[in-house]
Amino acid sequence: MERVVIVTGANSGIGLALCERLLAVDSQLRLCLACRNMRRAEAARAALLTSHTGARVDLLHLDVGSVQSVFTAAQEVKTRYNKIDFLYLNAGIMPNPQVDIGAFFKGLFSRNAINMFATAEGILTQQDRLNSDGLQEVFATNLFGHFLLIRELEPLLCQTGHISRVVWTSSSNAQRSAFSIEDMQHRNGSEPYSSSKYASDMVSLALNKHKNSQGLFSSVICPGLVMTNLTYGILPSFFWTLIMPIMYLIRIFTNTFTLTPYNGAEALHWLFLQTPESLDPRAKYHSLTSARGINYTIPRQMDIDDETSEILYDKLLELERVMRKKLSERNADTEAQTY
Ligand SMILES: NC(=O)C1=CN([C@@H]2O[C@H](COP(=O)(O)OP(=O)(O)OC[C@H]3O[C@@H](n4cnc5c(N)ncnc54)[C@H](OP(=O)(O)O)[C@@H]3O)[C@@H](O)[C@H]2O)C=CC1
Ligand SMILES: CC(C)=CCC[C@@H](C)[C@H]1CC[C@H]2C3=C(CC[C@]12C)[C@@]1(C)CCC(=O)C[C@@H]1CC3
Repeated sequence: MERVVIVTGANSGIGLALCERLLAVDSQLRLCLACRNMRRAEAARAALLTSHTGARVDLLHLDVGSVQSVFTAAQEVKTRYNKIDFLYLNAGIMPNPQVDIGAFFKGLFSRNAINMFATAEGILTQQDRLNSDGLQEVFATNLFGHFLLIRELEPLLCQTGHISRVVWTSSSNAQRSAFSIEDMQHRNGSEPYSSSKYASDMVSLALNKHKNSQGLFSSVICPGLVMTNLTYGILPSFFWTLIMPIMYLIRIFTNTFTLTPYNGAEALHWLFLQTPESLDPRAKYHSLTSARGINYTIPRQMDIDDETSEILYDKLLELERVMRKKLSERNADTEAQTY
């Protein structure tokens, strides 16, 4: 039977590379590109159909950073499909990134250098802002929109007799120190990206606890450092090209420099081939590339605890209630104004 796979943020980078790889292993797939920018989504679809003639590739408009868009898209999914086999939660942003040059050089000559290259710990900050829903944009895009999507799609994801999988594209930059349960949106810090990715690791754990019995399994991956639009926002592409030989050199010491979207999608692709029972809910699955260019996937234990994961899960459910109420009030107001 054909498998239904939905990928958010599928129009570029790791998401698009994943789509290419999935079609290469299963040409019968019903693949849905869930994207914010439909022009780029059309281009991605055309590229996929060029290399996989006759493949079934659907497009879905989804802005994960907008509560209304998530609800509308989920409704559309429920009318189009009667099951979901894989939901890849891949869309993500890192707005206004800043590399702390001083901390970078200090780290470079310390014993922590390899860890710094693998995780960017202590050298990367971002400037976040509020979106039109009144939520922090990074939290809303990288975490909450995806959480709402799962909630809205529960009728398809949690069906008796059918296994569904969700896979979060997290990061090695997800750090416990950047996350505070009192400030889950990261309103007050300067590492919203790290915080949102750490939160996604915890939500995945909580989802497994609450939903495995209903046939829903969640996993987390890290793609390594990949050259995509996201990294071109940190340093310009010509600079990355200039330092490419150094990056291949660093790959000898840390296999986390996967560098290409194809390599970065390794763990996402690998999970597609695994049975959920064989997976560890506390592990993050890392895409790695050896100095010789061989791709492989390795699980590493996440630095997360059950108690905080549960509290976060409850807080997200509460925020969901608040946002639903806000939205229905907003819609009622608009309706009243039109009459
Ligand atoms: N590149 C790297 O080194 C690493 C990346 N990651 C993660 O990998 C994932 C993919 O990023 P990557 O491929 O690198 O970067 P890209 O910028 O190429 O891809 C990000 C994708 O997310 C989409 N997106 C962003 N915001 C929204 C939104 N509000 N609604 C819907 N889609 C949205 C983008 O679409 P649009 O065209 O509309 O902008 C794009 O398709 C992200 O979650 C990122 O955090 C993790 C670790 C390392
Ligand atoms: C010589 C050289 C490679 C310089 C680049 C220094 C930094 C710009 C990078 C070092 C580690 C990188 C890194 C990321 C971005 C670029 C670096 C900070 C990420 C944060 C990108 C997004 C992620 O999710 C994880 C990456 C970890 C490593």
